Amino acid sequence: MSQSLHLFNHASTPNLTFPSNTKQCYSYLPKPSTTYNRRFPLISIRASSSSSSDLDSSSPLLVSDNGKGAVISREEEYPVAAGSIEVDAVTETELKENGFRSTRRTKLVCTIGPSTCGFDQLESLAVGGMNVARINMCHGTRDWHRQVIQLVRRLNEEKGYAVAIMMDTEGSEIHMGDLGGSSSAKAEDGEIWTFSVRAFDSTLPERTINVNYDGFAEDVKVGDDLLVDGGMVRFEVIEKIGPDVKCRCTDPGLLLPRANLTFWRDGSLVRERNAMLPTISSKDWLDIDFGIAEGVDFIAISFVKSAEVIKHLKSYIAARSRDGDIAVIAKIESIDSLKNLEEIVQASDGAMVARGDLGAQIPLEQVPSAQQRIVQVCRQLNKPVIVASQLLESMIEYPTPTRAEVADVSEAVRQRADALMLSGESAMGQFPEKALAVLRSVSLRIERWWREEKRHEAMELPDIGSSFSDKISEEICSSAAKMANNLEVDALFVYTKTGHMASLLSRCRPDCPIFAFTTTTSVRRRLNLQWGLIPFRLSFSDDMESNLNKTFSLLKARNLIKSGDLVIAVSDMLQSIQVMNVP
Ligand SMILES: Nc1ncnc2c1ncn2[C@@H]1O[C@H](COP(=O)(O)OP(=O)(O)OP(=O)(O)O)[C@@H](O)[C@H]1O
Ligand SMILES: CC(=O)C(=O)O
Repeated sequence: MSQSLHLFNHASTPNLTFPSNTKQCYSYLPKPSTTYNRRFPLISIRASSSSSSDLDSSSPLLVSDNGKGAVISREEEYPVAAGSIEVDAVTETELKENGFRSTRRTKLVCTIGPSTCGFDQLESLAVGGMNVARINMCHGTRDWHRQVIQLVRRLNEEKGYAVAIMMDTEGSEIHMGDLGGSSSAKAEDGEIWTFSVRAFDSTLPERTINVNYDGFAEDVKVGDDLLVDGGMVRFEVIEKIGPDVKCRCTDPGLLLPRANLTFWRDGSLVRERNAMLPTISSKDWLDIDFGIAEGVDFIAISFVKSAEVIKHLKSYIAARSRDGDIAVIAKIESIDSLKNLEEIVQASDGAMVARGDLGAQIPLEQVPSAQQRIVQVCRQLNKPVIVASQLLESMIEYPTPTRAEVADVSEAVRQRADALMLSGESAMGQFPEKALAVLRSVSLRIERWWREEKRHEAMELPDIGSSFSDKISEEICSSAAKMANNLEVDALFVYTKTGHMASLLSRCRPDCPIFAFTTTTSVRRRLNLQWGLIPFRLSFSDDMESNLNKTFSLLKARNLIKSGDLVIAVSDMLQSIQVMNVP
């Protein structure tokens, strides 16, 4: 026999009868409000018992339906065998290695490129903690990207991972072309380079660079500064000859294929031309069709200027994708996106602090405060946020990061961003797995420090739900998270078909991990981007008692939890909070 405590919302369980062993019953209102008093009259705590004989520890541990099951409905893509549970293989390893209380909360995104596009390399990243694989449509062909997507799928199916796929669009930025087959070129101080809109054959004349934008030579002026890749290399425009622009290198560095170009005049970014380009170019639309056809989990949109483009894209996806559930991530990387930040984030399913291009559009010293603001706005509006670019830039070439890079990663973790992203470090660096290991160990260390110091933020989280039912969900999740911290419970459990209740719990950034149970593969993969969520796929019913028993039994059988662990459970079917010890 085991004791458990339950919190019930009587409004949603009107026929509740109290068993004879009820110990306490008192009113619990998450937030005093006349509306709640009227419509949410009483939540009570009772003690009850459940017999361990209900548990079936002999249930099968893992179904290997491998996506081969029939499509049943939007809710249930593939049937999950009754009495089975699916957890991401890397999560399971981490849960067992660290104990689930100390498992990593910050999610990790890796850009896939030539260094990591093979099956074994992808598997090494998955073993190392990659939650999301990003493909950047700026580089490579669609066939190349399709192959990567297929390999990630194979990895998930054959090895039990749940790596999600994010497709990043190129956007209408001005950028260099390929370097005539070379993977990079070094520009030295004082050298003269030609930037040209002329089409060359595969071989480029020495020190010549293609530019993708026809109006380039007309728009730049002699004396302008030309910044490559947000200032990693800098040139001064010295002469214009027809379609060719001659430039002197003033800050030497490595030129990488298709690096972006911005030009500055009198200390300010020249942005009129970029402002006129459409956010989603005709190539991007073809790439988006490709992403929809391939069933990617996230589409990240570059150089978003307003919420309208996100809304338009979301309805485009809804009309075309099989189940309309590709999440749209807004990349915040321009002055306009900062200006319209709240409405862009509100319209999106998440955001990326794209510091590479952002740092080319605003003065570098403003990037840290912009990052902090974006992370905060996303948290308030309950959208996952990724901090991206140059986190461990030196690890493209070296096996250990600089101390400053470690401090930068720590700061993003301390800000409690949902996810950190590797770019060149994993796409074309020499040490992708080591870079991922640094993100993992720094995240774990800073998160632990935060918990040990008991630094619960005083961040005021505004009401975001528009319907009464959404507001109830918010109150339940914030109360559950607060109780979890106060009672120092071992884990929060959430049963959620859409993932919404799980993200509301994640938004509160509780001390304990959140085990999120959902019925669909696609929701489980998407939850992989959100802070603190450990997503499982499980078939469950509206009967919470039986859901809990089944879950406890399955998790115990896999040694993921043990008898006596204290958990709080919430569900989006019953809108209840339950506190109990694992029987
Ligand atoms: N699919 C790919 N094929 C070849 N090289 C790639 C690929 N993806 C990334 N890279 C290399 O890794 C570098 C960093 O990748 P990343 O995706 O951050 O690109 P980026 O050019 O900085 O563009 P963005 O501003 O969109 O992030 C690129 O500059 C490129 O050299
Ligand atoms: C990731 C990206 O696009 C940037 O940092 O600019």
